[in-house]
Amino acid sequence: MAVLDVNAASKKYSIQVEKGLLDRLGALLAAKFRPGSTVVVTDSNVEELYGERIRNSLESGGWQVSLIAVRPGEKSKSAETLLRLYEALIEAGMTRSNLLIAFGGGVVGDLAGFAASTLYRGIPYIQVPTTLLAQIDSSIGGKTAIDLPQGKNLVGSFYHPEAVYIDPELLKTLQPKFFRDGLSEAIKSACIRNEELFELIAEVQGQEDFAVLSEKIILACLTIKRDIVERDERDTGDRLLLNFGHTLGHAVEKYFGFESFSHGEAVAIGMYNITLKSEQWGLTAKGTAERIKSLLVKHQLPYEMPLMDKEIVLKAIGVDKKNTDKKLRLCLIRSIGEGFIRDCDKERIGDLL
Ligand SMILES: NC(=O)c1ccc[n+]([C@@H]2O[C@H](COP(=O)([O-])OP(=O)(O)OC[C@H]3O[C@@H](n4cnc5c(N)ncnc54)[C@H](O)[C@@H]3O)[C@@H](O)[C@H]2O)c1
Ligand SMILES: O=C(O)C(=O)C[C@@H](O)[C@H](O)[C@H](O)COP(=O)(O)O
Ligand SMILES: [Zn+2]
Repeated sequence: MAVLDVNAASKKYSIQVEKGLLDRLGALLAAKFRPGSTVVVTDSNVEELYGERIRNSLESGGWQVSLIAVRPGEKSKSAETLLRLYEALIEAGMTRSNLLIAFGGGVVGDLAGFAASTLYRGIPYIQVPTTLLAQIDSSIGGKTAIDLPQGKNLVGSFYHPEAVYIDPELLKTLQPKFFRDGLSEAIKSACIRNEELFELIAEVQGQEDFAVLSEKIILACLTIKRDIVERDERDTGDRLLLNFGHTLGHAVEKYFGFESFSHGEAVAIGMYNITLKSEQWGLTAKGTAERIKSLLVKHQLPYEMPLMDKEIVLKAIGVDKKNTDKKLRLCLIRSIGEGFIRDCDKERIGDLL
């Protein structure tokens, strides 16, 4: 069992990582919050696998439970689903004194987190992440969002959970494709901050074997993100590093209508290609892109830019949230473990592709 404290400027909370924690969730929550009615927001896959278990766990801790399940997948991070979720939450009797529980992957976490930050101008919520990506990245730091047709995460908020509860055993049922998405974000964290973590991820032979290293890798990623978020909660400086691979990645996701490439796959493509460019610009040590490519290939993640219309992609990059009116802000690495931010004139946007 491990507990990590997050001391962000606007909120202090803890992250508990423990195998088998789900069955004790109700009791753990009851030790921290006064038990009452709670609404679990999840997706239908997670509901089928773990709906009964989370309900039993919460009820045995004295909670009255309603459960709302959205459709699995990125398409649920939409304005339509969000509106339906508000309606369902109101229907379930949600008030500002009830706890919302985001129980699922990054899609559920981002969507339910945004609903929590806006319904009644804010209700408390906790994160119980169930995918590797959510356990190492999206459940902490308070970024919540939905997508717009114009791009990824364009409507959102910074709204931290009250607490995060991570049960690595839940990862056993994850489909390999989604397991790999999580590894992609773990590689990102290693690239910007921790070369040892990069080597550790290279030791992972596959999903079955991951259980041995899971707590070590999860904690290393959480520590990187926690430290960055504590220094820059609002994404104005250091936090931009967590966006390594995302400038191109988000553009790829959007280009294909959030359907052909998952977030983790798109980030994998983004990390390799931006590093290749950065080597050509003389900003990154030669051979770094090749090291990233080898690790991506080892974990069956894509690295090649798909065929796309350049102008459309550049337009998508132009609406990246990191940009200022005159500059593109790029997250690059000097070598594995050393991320940095570089501003570039918007007129030079074409150099990216
Ligand atoms: N807020 C942040 O800081 C942040 C960080 C990284 C990514 N994200 C966002 O996260 C999203 C991607 O998250 P994701 O990769 O978790 O995808 P996801 O939430 O779509 O989950 C992937 C799939 O796994 C299924 N699933 C979830 N838990 C499972 C389990 N334990 N066993 C079996 N199946 C399970 C889901 O039903 C879904 O089909 C993207 O929208 C991305 O933008 C946000
Ligand atoms: O927490 C952050 O900050 C990140 O950038 C983490 C990313 O992995 C994540 O995909 C995030 O949602 C991207 O944020 P955005 O501001 O680029 O939408
Ligand atoms: Zn990401």
